Amino acid sequence: MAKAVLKVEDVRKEFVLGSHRQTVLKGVNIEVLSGEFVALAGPSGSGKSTLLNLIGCLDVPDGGSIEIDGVEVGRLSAKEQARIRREKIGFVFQNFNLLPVLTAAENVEYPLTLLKVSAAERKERVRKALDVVGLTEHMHKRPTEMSGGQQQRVAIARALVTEPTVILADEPTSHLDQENSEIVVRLMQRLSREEGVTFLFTTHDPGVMAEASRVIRLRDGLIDAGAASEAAAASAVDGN
Ligand SMILES: Nc1ncnc2c1ncn2[C@@H]1O[C@H](COP(=O)(O)OP(=O)(O)OP(=O)(O)O)[C@@H](O)[C@H]1O
Repeated sequence: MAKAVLKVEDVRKEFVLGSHRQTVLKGVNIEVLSGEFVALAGPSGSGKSTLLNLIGCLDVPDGGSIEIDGVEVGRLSAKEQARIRREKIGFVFQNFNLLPVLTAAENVEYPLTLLKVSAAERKERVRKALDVVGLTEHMHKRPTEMSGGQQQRVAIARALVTEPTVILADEPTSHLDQENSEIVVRLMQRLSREEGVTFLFTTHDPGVMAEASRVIRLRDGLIDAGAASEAAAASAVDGN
C-alpha cells in the first residue's frame, strides 16, 4: 500500500477585497498517495489554483492543516516555506515559466544550484532528467528555439530533477495544441507509473482528466462528495 505523501485536512481560505469577503475553500480534505497521478477539476473560480497555491507553500491557509511528507506546512514562516518549496515540491505552470536566457539544460540545472548540489552531480542529474523527457538532443537550445510542448517537457524535467515529494501542475496543457497536450499528459502519466513520481494537476480538459489515476472535483469550496464516491465505486470495480 502506497503511503500518503500529501494530506489536506479541513483547509479554509478566504479573500477580502475592500468590503467584500469571499470564502473560496470551506473545509477541503484530500489525500494523495505516493505515485498517484491526480487531476483536480471543478468549474472556473471553484478554487483549484487557490488550493494548489496553498499546497505549494505560495500562500497560507486560514484554517486546517496541510502535511507534505509528514511535515505540517500550513503555519511555517516565509523562509521555511521557501525551503519546503525548494526541497519537496516541483512546479509546472501553464505558460512554462522557463528562464529565456538559459538553455534547456541550464533551466533544468537551476533548482539544483539552489540546493547546492555539486557540479558533477548536477551534470548527471540534468542529463538523466532530460533523457527521461526525451529532450537530450535539444539540451543546448533556448526556450524560444523550442515548441510549446518541448518547453513544457523541459519544465517537467526541471520539476523532476530535485526528486520532489509531489509535482504540482496548474493547467499544464492549456497552452498546448491537442497533439502536444497528449504528449505532455502521457509523459506525466508514464513518470507516475514507471518512476513513482506523484502529480497533482488542475485541468478543465475532459480528455486530460480521463488519463488521471483519480479525479478530485471542487465545487462551492468543498470536495464534491458525489464525484468522490463515484470515483471510489469505480476504483472498487476495477481494483485500483
Ligand atoms: N489573491 C486573491 N485575492 C482575491 N480573490 C482571489 C485571489 N485569488 C483568487 N481569488 C478568488 O478566488 C476564487 C477562486 O479562484 P481560483 O483561481 O482558485 O479558481 P480556479 O478554480 O483555479 O479557476 P480557473 O479554473 O478559472 O483557473 C475566484 O473567485 C477568485 O477571484
